[in-house]
Amino acid sequence: MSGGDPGTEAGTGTGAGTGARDGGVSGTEAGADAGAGPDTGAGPDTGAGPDTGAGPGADLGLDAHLVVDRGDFRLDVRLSVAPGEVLALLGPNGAGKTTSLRALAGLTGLTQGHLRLDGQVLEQPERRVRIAPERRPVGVIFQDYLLFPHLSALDNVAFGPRCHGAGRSEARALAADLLDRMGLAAHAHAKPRRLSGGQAQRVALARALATAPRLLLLDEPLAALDAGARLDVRAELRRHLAAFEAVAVLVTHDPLDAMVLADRLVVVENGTVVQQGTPVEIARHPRTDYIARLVGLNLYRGEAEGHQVRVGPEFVLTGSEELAGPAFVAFPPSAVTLHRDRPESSARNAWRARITGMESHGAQFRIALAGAEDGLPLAADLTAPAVAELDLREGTEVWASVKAAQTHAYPA
Ligand SMILES: Nc1ncnc2c1ncn2[C@@H]1O[C@H](COP(=O)(O)OP(=O)(O)OP(=O)(O)O)[C@@H](O)[C@H]1O
Repeated sequence: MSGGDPGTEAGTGTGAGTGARDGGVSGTEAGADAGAGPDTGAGPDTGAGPDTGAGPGADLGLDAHLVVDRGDFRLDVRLSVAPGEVLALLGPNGAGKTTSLRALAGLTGLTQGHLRLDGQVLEQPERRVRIAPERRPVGVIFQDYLLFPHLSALDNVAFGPRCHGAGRSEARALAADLLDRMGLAAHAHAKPRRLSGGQAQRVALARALATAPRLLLLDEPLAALDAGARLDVRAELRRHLAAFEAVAVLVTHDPLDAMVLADRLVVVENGTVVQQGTPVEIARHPRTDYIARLVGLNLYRGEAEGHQVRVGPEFVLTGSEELAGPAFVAFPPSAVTLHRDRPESSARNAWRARITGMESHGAQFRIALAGAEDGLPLAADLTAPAVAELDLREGTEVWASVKAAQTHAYPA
């Protein structure tokens, strides 16, 4: 996601200027559009469904159908998130993650669809409902935190409650308590420039939580940290998010952040949801090339008949599962063996391939291969001694093989 917008300093929920374009609208209107479920976001919003009459308290959590037109790009994403759940929006550059987050925060208006939180409609263009960002119960943590540089950590955190009408000492007491819980009591009077990246992130989290938001939005929460700090901060952020009882949505293009921090992933490509599920489900059953690469699997799509899946006109992979109809077959690069001569074993799928790239990772090599003739492109992981023994280099023609038992087939 591409950085915070300085014009939106401190985000919503803190009461700071959000550059809201529209005036506030009464938030008492409850939801129409009852049809929004956790589906894959395709298709038009049916819009004028029966009013569910839900008020705050009923219909808890986030229910959104975000349709946003930006030039040639259209975002069309449905999200349904329960209180206490942490959802990660994951996707490649330009997929629409930032646009989704800005739409949830109210910083980018919806073209169509709706946004409902705990039964309250925050936005629904069809009904001309649009609550101003600063009046939404939403806290945002921007990628670069956007702390006020001239205020201490304490005053940064106290700012939101002050804007929501708390007295000075009440706001500061609340801020001190939050900073204490974040392990930052000793830094309460430090200015942001004297904080480490991890400390600044905790201040930003405390600031976002200070107004008791019902929706917490995190934009690439670990992107500003160096690799050394990321590990600790990731684990710590996970603890804080696990303790948060309302809805949390984070956007990231880092699969590790998404898998560690979130209960559920929604993968967005080209403005639509291509897959969603728990990290384990997604890692086991990727449904697009982007996701397969993320989770480090070779993935092919074909037509299954029994143990065989036809993945090319002349190419059949034998797997361990029996299936019929459209299917995916996946296997990890570590399951691939490379040979100079055709392997003998019939328990193996084998085909000819040519090495197109080699990268070393510690004692391992990740080798990219293009299929020769009708063979499949693939990635293989080999140890350095194996690479030396086979005398592998870019352009080398080899046989690639994978045991049937190490492939995994599932319905497409
Ligand atoms: N202000 C704008 N006007 C027109 N198109 C825009 C605008 N902002 C973004 N877009 C387009 O919207 C699409 C989605 O962008 P978005 O920033 O939401 O993607 P992203 O998933 O957050 O990507 P990244 O990880 O690179 O930040 C892109 O095709 C982008 O070019």
